[in-house]
Amino acid sequence: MEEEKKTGVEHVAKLIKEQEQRDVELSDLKQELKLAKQTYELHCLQMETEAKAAKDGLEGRIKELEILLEDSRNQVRVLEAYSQSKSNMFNKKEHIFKSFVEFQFGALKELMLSSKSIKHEILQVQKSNLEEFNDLGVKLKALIDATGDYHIVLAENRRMFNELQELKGNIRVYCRIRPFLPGQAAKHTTVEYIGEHGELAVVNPSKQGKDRRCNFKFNKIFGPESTQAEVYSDTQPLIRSVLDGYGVCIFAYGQTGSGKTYTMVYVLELIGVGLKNRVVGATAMNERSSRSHSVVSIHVRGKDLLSGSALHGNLHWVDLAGSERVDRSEATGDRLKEAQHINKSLSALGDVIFSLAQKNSHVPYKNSKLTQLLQSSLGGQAKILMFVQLNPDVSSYSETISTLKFAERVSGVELGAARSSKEGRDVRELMDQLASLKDTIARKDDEIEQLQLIKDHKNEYPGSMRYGDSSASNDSSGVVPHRTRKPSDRRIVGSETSAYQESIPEFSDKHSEAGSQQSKLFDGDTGFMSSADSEILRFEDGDYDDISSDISDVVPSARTDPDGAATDQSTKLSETFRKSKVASTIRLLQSQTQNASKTVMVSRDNPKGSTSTKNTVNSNLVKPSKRWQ
Ligand SMILES: Nc1ncnc2c1ncn2[C@@H]1O[C@H](COP(=O)(O)OP(=O)(O)OP(=O)(O)O)[C@@H](O)[C@H]1O
Repeated sequence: MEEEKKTGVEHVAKLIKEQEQRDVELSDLKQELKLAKQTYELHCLQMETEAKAAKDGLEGRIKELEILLEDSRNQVRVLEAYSQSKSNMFNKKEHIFKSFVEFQFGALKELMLSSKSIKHEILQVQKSNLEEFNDLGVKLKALIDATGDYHIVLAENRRMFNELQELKGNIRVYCRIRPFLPGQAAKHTTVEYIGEHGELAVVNPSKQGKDRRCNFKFNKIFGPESTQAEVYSDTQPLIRSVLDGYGVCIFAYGQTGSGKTYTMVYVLELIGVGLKNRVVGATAMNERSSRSHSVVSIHVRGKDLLSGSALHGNLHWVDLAGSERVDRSEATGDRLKEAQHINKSLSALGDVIFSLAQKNSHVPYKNSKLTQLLQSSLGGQAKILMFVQLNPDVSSYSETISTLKFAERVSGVELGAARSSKEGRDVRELMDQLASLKDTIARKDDEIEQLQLIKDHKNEYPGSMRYGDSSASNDSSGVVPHRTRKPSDRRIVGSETSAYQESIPEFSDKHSEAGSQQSKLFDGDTGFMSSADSEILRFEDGDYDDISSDISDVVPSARTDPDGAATDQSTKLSETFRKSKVASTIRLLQSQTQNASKTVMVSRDNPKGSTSTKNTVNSNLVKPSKRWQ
């Protein structure tokens, strides 16, 4: 134990020693620590001072830097704003550019597509064109084949059209009743009934019973309300046949003031007599006397453009002088003679038309100058239409009845058994009249021959001729002997067509501005190109005077009594010869001027035609043109 104690004490002594040592070390450490602390504190102080200085320096620097930073920030902000705006602008531009590029791409795509489709279409069109060309070729061939047939059909159509016209009658009578005129006092009409099929009943207000009423029937009646256009539409088919080469004669007949000119002028205007002639129409036709017949002729020459074949048609529109009855007009002296003459020529016209309607072998053309003038246009293939014009007033009753009777005779239309016997008598009377006229004509022809012999004899002794340098001879057609006329003999007013000038060159010298018209007509139906000429030609008062004065060289002068009857044999011969010359001269002029149309005023003021001369015909004019020989 001791031992243990000793070890304990030693251990404690050792621990105490170690403790003391540790205390010394601790004190050293404390000293060191104190020194270190002082050094540290000093160092800290230094450091603090330095830190403070550094801090101040840093704070100053920081402030500077902050200012710089602020500046920089501001600059950055400005730059940012600038860059933002730039960026926005670029964005915008980029957007625009993108859309532009997109659009361009779209357009390009579309272009490529449409280019493709166009290419496709072109191919299609080329293909269809090719097909159409092929088709066209086939059709053209068929058309060429059909053209041949077309001409046949055209000819057939024309034939049928004309047949239709013929079925309607080549002589037709239309009756037109004019309305009461404004200012016409009592408006009592004589027209009681107008039927749909051309029936007309006229009443005499002063009579009673069965004599009161007269019935007539014509091809058509145009009542007072009928318009000009209605009249024209019914006349048009007839006028159309002029284009088919037919001769058409349209008469207007009726008492003075019944509307003949009114009907005629309108239709002439519509069928295109033309401006120039309308001017003429306004002067020549206004001057038109109700005591003269007026003839407007329109000649149409057509040429088939394919076959080159030609046709000639003509239309004569005859405005007849007033048909007053002599007893009613109470005319005396010259007016009486004039009225008698008008009635004579109208009656001669009726005879001619009646003979044509009856298809008589002899037609009494020679009975009046009017019928002589229209001879070539009345017979043969000619189509005749007569407008019977009526004044409905009761005061004109007797004129109305005589006009209607004349027209009824022309139309040849019978109203039935009750009237037919009367008409039968008329026919017999006419036949007798015709037979005696034939005899007269044969006698006159003999007389003409004899006179011609005398004239030929005279020609062998020129001194006996007034125009000694000319040769008098009959041409084969029995037309007036050729001779040189004095310049004042006759003058034809107006111009002729080129065809006419070719055959009669001298005639071109006679051209004047007065009333010539040549117009081209194309008829779509017939395919004919036509030219129509119209011209005003007047037979003035003295047209027959020179002829009679020529005759006076050959035949002793003759005197006629007031009734126009020859007083002795020489008068008869002279009259006969003069008449034959007048007739043949008219025929000659008529044939020579076939190419041109004309208004012919056959003066009634001097029915015998013996006054001064105004017109001239060149001697060459009397040579028959080749065309008309
Ligand atoms: N249908 C009608 N409608 C209206 N007025 C008409 C008609 N017919 C004729 N007239 C008028 O009647 C008058 C006489 O007509 P127009 O001169 O045509 O007769 P006309 O028979 O030719 O006579 P004239 O024989 O004397 O020459 C004219 O004023 C005309 O305008």
